[in-house]
Amino acid sequence: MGDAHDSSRGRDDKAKGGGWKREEAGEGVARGQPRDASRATHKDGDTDSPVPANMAVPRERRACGAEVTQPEVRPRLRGLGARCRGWRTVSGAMPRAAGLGRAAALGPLLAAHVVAAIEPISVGIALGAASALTGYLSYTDLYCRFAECCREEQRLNASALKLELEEKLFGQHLATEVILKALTGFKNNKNPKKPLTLSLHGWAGTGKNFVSQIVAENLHSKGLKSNFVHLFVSTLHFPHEQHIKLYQDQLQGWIRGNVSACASSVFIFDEMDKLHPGVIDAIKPFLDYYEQVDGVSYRKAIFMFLSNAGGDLITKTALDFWRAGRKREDIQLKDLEPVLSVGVFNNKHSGLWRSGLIDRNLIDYFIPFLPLEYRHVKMCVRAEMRARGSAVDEDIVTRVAEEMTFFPKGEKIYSDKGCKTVQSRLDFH
Ligand SMILES: Nc1ncnc2c1ncn2[C@@H]1O[C@H](COP(=O)(O)OP(=O)(O)OP(=O)(O)O)[C@@H](O)[C@H]1O
Repeated sequence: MGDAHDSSRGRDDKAKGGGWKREEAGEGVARGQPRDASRATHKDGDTDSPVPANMAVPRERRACGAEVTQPEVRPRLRGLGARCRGWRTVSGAMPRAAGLGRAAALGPLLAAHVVAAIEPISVGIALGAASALTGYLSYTDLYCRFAECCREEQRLNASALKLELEEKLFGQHLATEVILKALTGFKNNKNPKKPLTLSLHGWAGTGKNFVSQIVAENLHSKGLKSNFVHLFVSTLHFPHEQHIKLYQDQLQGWIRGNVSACASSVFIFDEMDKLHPGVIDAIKPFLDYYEQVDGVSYRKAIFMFLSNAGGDLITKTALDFWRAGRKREDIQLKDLEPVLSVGVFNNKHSGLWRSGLIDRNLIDYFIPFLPLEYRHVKMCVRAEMRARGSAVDEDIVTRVAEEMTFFPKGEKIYSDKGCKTVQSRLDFH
């Protein structure tokens, strides 16, 4: 392609903050990293590790007041606090329990609220009493109204996901189709043979993070804020090449712990193209067809890799179609998936360079995100205006879209930042 684009383009924007994902990154993105982002200490006493302090702490060990057995790491303060404080939300959530009789019967719950601060066994008894009195809410139902529960068997609302993708994700017919198919098939299968592994590829600002947010919300209602959804960002969590072994160990411990606590955990790895070769291979055993690994089954977990690697290959194919006068929507998965898997495997800067994950066919789908055109940018501007509660002003829509830069030089078809800077540009109008 005439315009060789740097796959790192757009990363600066990401680091600067703003938007759901950047906000998350600011918090310490691996779910529950303490806000103070304290660093883990290595065995040799080196405190320079950028790995989130909580990463090596399996969740099941982090019950209230539980002792963290690994002295070199600090517990996940936010998660721990949330769990310990869980019952304080009971009175706030009470209006949800309809009916006076029911409210009266839930009296013990209010008592539980008070008792929670004292000791957890009493809370359990109070909850049991409340559920027995109400008669039609099980202990679990009641508990899960007030605390986030891992509902492994919960079915996916495929039509809601379909609607959301079709309404909100612009210009990505392949991603919409494959993600729907993959998730519906996986979640409908009561006995999957391996975890679902999706690898999302494409230019900056084409919607990879946006989609992973939608997927996360459809799997766990709190989405990226859920205790069962975990986001890793390579440059934030695995920056140093000399710590690969440490990252591998911590990643294994982190995933093992979280899947033990919730089998349907979701793990999102952003900036795969910035991940040092070999790091991701540490999780290969978890992605394989094993029934269990050390007593833990990973088969219901979902792994998503997000990467700019392969963006040039996708663009080339899209351009070929365009130049041949063919419709964008005519591009099929088979036109891109094989090219992507080979391209990524041979690309030293893909995070999956010569990776056993590809070698062993452990990635279920390579999902291409097509470069966005002028009309898609306009759609993003309109969506953003609506999200801000403003009326759509077509003059502003055009002005914002025309401020974006397009490539290749001659044809100027594709936005080089996708829809990424739309939000900030709109602020000036
Ligand atoms: N295809 C799209 N449809 C609708 N909105 C989009 C699309 N692509 C991007 N956006 C908008 O632009 C924002 C930035 O996109 P997003 O972070 O998903 O890009 P990305 O592909 O993950 O980029 P990067 O590779 O740089 O991380 C999104 O939050 C969303 O508002």
